[in-house]
Amino acid sequence: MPAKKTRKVRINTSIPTLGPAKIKSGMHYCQFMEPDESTKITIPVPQPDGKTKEELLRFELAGPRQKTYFDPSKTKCAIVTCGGLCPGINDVIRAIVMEAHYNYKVAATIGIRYGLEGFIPKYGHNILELTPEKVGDIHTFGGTMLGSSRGPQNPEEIVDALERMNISVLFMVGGDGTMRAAESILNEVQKRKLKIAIIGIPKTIDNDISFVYQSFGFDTAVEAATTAIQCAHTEANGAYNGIGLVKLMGRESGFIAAQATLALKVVNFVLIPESPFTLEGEKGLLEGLAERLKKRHHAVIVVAEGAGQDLTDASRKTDASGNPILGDIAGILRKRIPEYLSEQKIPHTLKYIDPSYIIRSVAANANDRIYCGFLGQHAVHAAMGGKTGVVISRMREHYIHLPLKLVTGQRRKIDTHSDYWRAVLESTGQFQYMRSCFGTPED
Ligand SMILES: Nc1ncnc2c1ncn2[C@@H]1O[C@H](COP(=O)(O)OP(=O)(O)O)[C@@H](O)[C@H]1O
Ligand SMILES: O=P(O)(O)OC[C@H]1O[C@](O)(COP(=O)(O)O)[C@@H](O)[C@@H]1O
Ligand SMILES: [Mg+2]
Repeated sequence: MPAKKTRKVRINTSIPTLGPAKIKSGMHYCQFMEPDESTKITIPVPQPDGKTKEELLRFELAGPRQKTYFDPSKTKCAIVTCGGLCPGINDVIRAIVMEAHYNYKVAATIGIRYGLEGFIPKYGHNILELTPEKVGDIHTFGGTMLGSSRGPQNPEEIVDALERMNISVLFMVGGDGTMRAAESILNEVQKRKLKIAIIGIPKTIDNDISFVYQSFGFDTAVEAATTAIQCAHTEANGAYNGIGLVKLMGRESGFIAAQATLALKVVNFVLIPESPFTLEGEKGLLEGLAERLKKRHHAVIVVAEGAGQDLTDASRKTDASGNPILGDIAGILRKRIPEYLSEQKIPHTLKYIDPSYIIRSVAANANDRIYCGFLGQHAVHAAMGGKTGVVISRMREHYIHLPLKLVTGQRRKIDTHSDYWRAVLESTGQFQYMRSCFGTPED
């Protein structure tokens, strides 16, 4: 039989500009990039079937350009932060303000309060003027000094506000939802033929933004998650047939759970949204857990909040931004595990830990701080160089410009056929106890 042809996913990485950059940058101490300098990078590209495929693609490099599009003395920038909190947002705000003020000498940078609501007069939120003095030490705190929110706002009203406030550059710090909002704002700006740059800085501890291989704050969140898992392991070891159950964030992608599992090597079962599992029956989680307890007399289970949704009575309701409101998988595990083990007359204790918002509201660690600094600086370089509809991303060792369209297309998920997921499964050993849905070697 002839080999089945697979349709190639076409990826356009070209970046729109506002027009030719003509003004000499006041910066004289750095090496400048060519206006559209690019490089080829091999990256795993998400495929429609959920797998990833390595492809060599050309991306525009981030960095300062010798000529700027905007005249700094007439340029007013605005920053807005949207969606859930994430370690490092304040670091990004600080980096943007400092870069714009000291290196480009822009006239002003303002902060929009409480996400997209801040643009809409009816909410009555004030505007913050962001000076180096105001942002000097904000990186020592978690959260966002500007506040955030979920929920849609009309792009026409947002662009009205940008016009009213005479904004030339809008920096939007947020996740997939925010990037979709950025796209709708960009469309409205282009419809009105305005010269306003829209620059996205990808934020989410779920690490679920396409083409962004590690979003800022993820490293810090994983570190915070490992503290909870370590405690669960201690509790599990402290009792005969002790079970430590940890719930971690991860609505539709299980990166935090998987990465924390890899970091600690004490997790015996990790449950993520991308990999469905059965609870009851032969080789289901319950039977597997009983078997593990018989062998080792303790077990640690990490469950991402979005795992096993088919086992819950999830309502299909959504939050204000359209994100699914999840069913309580941890609640089901907390109830069903003790019931099952008691039915099997297996003595046990179960200790449940939910670090919840703690992992995302802490201040960024050193690595994330450095990362956020680069993102903020590159965001300003991109805007001043006349780029728009751009998301700043780190790919391999490069900082690059991604077109907004690329990141809003598809959510990033763990490829359960990847080497990464294999390593997670080898670290837990759960395929010895559970069914093939975890990708057993026979698959
Ligand atoms: N398709 C969309 N079009 C326009 N705005 C959107 C869209 N999806 C989300 N948003 C808005 O973007 C903001 C942030 O989205 P949300 O999903 O809450 O967080 P995140 O950006 O972290 O994913 C919210 O104000 C939300 O209403
Ligand atoms: O902040 P909320 O509305 O309670 O939402 C919690 C959700 O936010 C997250 O922390 C991050 O989601 P976003 O990146 O979409 O903001 C999820 O892990 C979690 O499910
Ligand atoms: Mg999101």
